[in-house]
This record gives sequence, structure tokens and C-alpha cells, in this order.
Amino acid sequence: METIEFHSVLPQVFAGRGDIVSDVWRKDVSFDKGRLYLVEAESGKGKSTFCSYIMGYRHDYSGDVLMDGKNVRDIGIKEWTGIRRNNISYLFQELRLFPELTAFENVEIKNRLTGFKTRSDIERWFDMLGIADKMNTRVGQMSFGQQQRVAMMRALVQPFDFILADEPVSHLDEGNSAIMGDIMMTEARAQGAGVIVTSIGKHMALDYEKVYRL
Ligand SMILES: Nc1ncnc2c1ncn2[C@@H]1O[C@H](COP(=O)(O)OP(=O)(O)OP(=O)(O)O)[C@@H](O)[C@H]1O
Repeated sequence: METIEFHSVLPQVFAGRGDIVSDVWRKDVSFDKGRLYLVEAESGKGKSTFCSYIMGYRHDYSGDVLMDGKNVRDIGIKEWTGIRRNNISYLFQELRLFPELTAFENVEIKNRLTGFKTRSDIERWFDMLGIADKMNTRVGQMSFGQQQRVAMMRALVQPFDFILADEPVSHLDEGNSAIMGDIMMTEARAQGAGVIVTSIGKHMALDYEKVYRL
């Protein structure tokens, strides 16, 4: 997948509101593979809504979202499964980890779908992210910031043309945020992927090529 385009998209919840000032809503915006984007938004401006439109979870909008020119409304469930497995990786704001599984199991359960990474690749990430001692700890017993690091690893154990990270470092200190950014960018560059990071304020200090305000 090379491009994701938004054409005059407006969430139904914002319809009829004349006061929307946004770089994305009601505009024509294109996200290209290989490039790095930041989408900034105050709370309630539709950051999670924007992500769910890209991932095909919601279609409650006017206008069009296109993937390589194809309207996402015409993409069927089976095709979406393939897209989410091979083309777009999504790091959920609320993480969606399995609390009863260990940190390693949470990563490995997804890695097993594609066998994308080796055990030692994953162990190296745990080490770099400073949570090697938590590999065998149940995620339900980890802090939210520690869980964010696990969720990032889980987002990286698949092939992708784009990675969409919804507020990935909201609970991380600068040091860990920088390490997470490095790991994400290394993986994205290796795959030639596009990166879309959303933020409510605090964000990874990366060389964003384009910053949009929702
Ligand atoms: N599933 C949904 N269906 C319809 N409208 C929704 C849905 N989820 C959120 N909304 C509405 O869309 C608007 C934007 O919400 P959204 O969750 O996308 O904002 P956000 O920018 O991600 O906020 P936050 O940073 O506080 O999580 C809100 O008015 C909200 O009520």
C-alpha cells in the first residue's frame, strides 16, 4: 500500500458545526508510504475517530477515505483482515493487551501469526526498553507506561506499509519515549513504511515531515 487519502472527510458527530478548524477534517490530505507524520489534537477533536477511519472500524463520516485509490467503504471484512495483518499496524491508545498473559506472551501471540521476528529479536527489544525483568510478568500487574512498551513491541511484530500509533508515549518519560521512537523508526525504515503518530500534546521527539492539527 502506497497512500492513504482523506477527501473532505467530516465525522457525522461534527456535521452541522460551522466552527471546525482543522488541517484534516473537510480537507484533502494524503499520507504516503515512507514518510513520517504527526497528527496533533486536543481532547475530543477526533483523534481516535481518525484512527478508526483508517483502520476501517468505523465509517460514520461524509467524504471519502481511499487506500491506493480504493474507497475503504468498498473493502470487505476478509480484505480488512489482510490489510491489518500485512499493511497497517495499529497501536491502540488503550493498548488492548491481554492482562492475564505475560508481557512476552502478549508479543509472541501476535508474532506467531506471521513468525515475523525471532525470540532473540523480541528479547533484545525488552532489554532496550528497560523491561527485560518483566518479560514473564502478567501484563495486568504492570504499570501503564510499561504496558505501552509491550504494546509497541506487539505493533512491530508484523509486516506493515504504515504504522499508526495513537498516543504511544502518553505515560512514558523522555528517555523511554526516545528509545521507543528509535525502535519504531528502525523497524519502519527497514520496511520503507509510513509512520503516523497521534498526540494530545506530549509526543516522541522525531523528525516529523508533516504535522497536521485535527
Ligand atoms: N464510536 C463513536 N461513534 C460516534 N461518535 C463517537 C464515537 N467515539 C467518539 N465519538 C465522538 O467523536 C468525537 C471525538 O471523539 P474521539 O474519541 O475521536 O476524540 P479524541 O480526540 O480521540 O479524544 P481523546 O483525546 O479525549 O481520547 C466526540 O464528540 C465523541 O463523542
